[in-house]
Amino acid sequence: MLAEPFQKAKPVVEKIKAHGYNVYFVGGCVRDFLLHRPIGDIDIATSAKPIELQNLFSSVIPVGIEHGTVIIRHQNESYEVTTFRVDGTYTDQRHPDDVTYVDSIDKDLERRDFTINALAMDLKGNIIDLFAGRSDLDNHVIRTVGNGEERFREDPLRIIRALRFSSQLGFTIHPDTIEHIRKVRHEMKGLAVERITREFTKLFAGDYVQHGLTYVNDLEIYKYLPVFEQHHSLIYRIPKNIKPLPFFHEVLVLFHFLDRTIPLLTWVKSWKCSNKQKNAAMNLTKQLEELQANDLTPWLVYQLPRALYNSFIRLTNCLYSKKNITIEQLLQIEQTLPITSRSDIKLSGQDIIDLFPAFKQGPWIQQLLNKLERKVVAGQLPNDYYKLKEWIKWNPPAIN
Ligand SMILES: Nc1ccn([C@@H]2O[C@H](COP(=O)(O)OP(=O)(O)OP(=O)(O)O)[C@@H](O)[C@H]2O)c(=O)n1
Ligand SMILES: [Mg+2]
Repeated sequence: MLAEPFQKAKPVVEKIKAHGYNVYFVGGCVRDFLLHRPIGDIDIATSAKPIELQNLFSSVIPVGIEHGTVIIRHQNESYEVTTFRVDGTYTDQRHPDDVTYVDSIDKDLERRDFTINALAMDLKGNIIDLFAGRSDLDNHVIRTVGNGEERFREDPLRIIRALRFSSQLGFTIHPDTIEHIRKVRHEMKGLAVERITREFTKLFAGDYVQHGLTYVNDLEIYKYLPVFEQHHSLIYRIPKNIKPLPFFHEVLVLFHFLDRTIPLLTWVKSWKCSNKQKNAAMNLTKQLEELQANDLTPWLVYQLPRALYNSFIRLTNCLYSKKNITIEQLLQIEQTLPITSRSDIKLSGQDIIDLFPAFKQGPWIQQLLNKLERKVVAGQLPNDYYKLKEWIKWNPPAIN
């Protein structure tokens, strides 16, 4: 009996097979299945050509059709289906200039990066293992398929992939593969930043992140990473006891705290991160600064969106391990907050204007509201219309 994600994909594979093509599960899903790890995306390899797949299925997205890859949608899942191929030469280090389709899975497995990823599985659960990938899985070894120098030259991103697998799986990189990395690493210069960021997101999220980062250090991979390439010593400031950071906005904050003279925005832009990641990283940075200045205050918790609580905890553990802040602490403070947002304040901007009819409207209104908000959150003022009004009367804005 196949594991659940494979069961779900079974009708797709069966249909391809029923039309006389060879078809296998391949790559990371087979590796993770054999390791009893949670299975991510299901990738499928087949002798059917993209056009033949388009004829077979009603919902086919031609994502990388020129490289023989399409996405088949089936019951709200996406399956990347790639036609068996051997790659031509790579000039852009990303996509082969030309691909040649082949009939058997053997040649297709030969072009793949690591032995542990060059495994295929048929519908009955039989494993095809031409490069001793299973024994490398058992021995916790990352090793290239065939000539490592060639594999890395075809796509130098594979160097970072080797490190990210070591971080995810805790595996050791084979000494020959290490040598090949040393020979080819300068070719990482041409890599698209987005691809580097995608692999590093997984590297920092890995259960064995310390292990992965040791390779980043020892193999001097930082010399080819955005920002680090100009500031090599930053890499040594990453705390040695770092724990997994599952989101890249956390990594951005960590990077920024390595040297605060390098603005957060420099990291965001250099690593080509999204606005969403930027906003989360900015908020976390602000609250970490508040923590440093005033400790864990109600104001801090009030400003921190709940969706970032866990990120905040992980970062405090990483950067200020002595503070030892827990999620329970945050939730407890959250419960005592008198308001959850500015709109909860019982006195509005209009009320303030009405209190000082002679004053010209201006930024002073916002400033006063800010002050009220802080005082209410800190418990220094009750959130009561009359009390707030009274306080303002005794503490009028400095306007003339
Ligand atoms: N530069 C690359 C990228 C991918 N692959 C092959 O394509 C498969 C799928 O790639 P990808 O989904 O990026 O990696 P996975 O190994 O599946 O890892 P993950 O679980 O993170 O998806 C890999 O297993 C590997 O066989 C490769 O040979 N060279
Ligand atoms: Mg995958």
